[in-house]
Amino acid sequence: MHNVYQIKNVCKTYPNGHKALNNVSININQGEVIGLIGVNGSGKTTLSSIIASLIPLTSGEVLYNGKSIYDNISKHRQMIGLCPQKINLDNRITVKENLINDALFFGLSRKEAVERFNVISKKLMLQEYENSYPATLSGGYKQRVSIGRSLMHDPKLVIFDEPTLGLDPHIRKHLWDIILDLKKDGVSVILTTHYMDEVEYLSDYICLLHNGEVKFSGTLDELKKERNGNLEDIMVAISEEEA
Ligand SMILES: Nc1ncnc2c1ncn2[C@@H]1O[C@H](COP(=O)(O)OP(=O)(O)OP(=O)(O)O)[C@@H](O)[C@H]1O
Repeated sequence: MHNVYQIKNVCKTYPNGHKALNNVSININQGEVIGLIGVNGSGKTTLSSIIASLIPLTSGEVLYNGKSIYDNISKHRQMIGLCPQKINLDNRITVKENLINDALFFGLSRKEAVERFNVISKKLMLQEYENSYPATLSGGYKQRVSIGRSLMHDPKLVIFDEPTLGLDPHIRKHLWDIILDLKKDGVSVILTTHYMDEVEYLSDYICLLHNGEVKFSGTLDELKKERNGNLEDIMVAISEEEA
């Protein structure tokens, strides 16, 4: 499988001196879902934010096809879709305008943006709410719009930070299908979640962070071979070992 992103020896110390990541290395292959897991505060959002170039790293490298993402940061941002933990839709404009604005921001023409919107709106079953304002939508639909925004510019890597938090089982399953569709299209996905059933169902590869360090990276089978029990038990065991 083609290796697209390489995270090499990444460290992050926040300005207040807190060391959130210590020597983190992972490879991201094309069309693969990486389940990024770990207890609260283990560094998942920090790592996702560094990969998305939202915050700087302290040391280490993030490479795309062997070249630093910082060599051409705007090109890198074109290739990344980020669906953040905190939904940040613009409530002054409609769902459709939210998505179209995103595509325009990434350089699509209005015609291309509208075409892309029609595809995404159908995929995420948003048609009924195209002309609604985000504030009037249920949590599940707001999340779908947020996911839609992250996909409008046809990214090569999508980072989902706890995308199904608080969603009902039906919508969660629908989101799982969307992630599997992205995979089929060759898009890589980083999936941060606390739902282990989701990780088991979707991930090709697992990266388990604890206290800012990679405690395991590999397939689910490899993890289960290395440590006994189900994923949840393994996570609890690792956090207790470190406590
Ligand atoms: N801006 C910041 N300044 C200082 N420390 C921070 C900052 N952001 C995060 N941290 C700390 O860095 C560590 C990692 O935080 P991070 O949000 O990356 O963890 P997480 O695994 O995503 O947690 P959660 O599962 O709760 O979302 C935590 O101890 C957190 O308190």
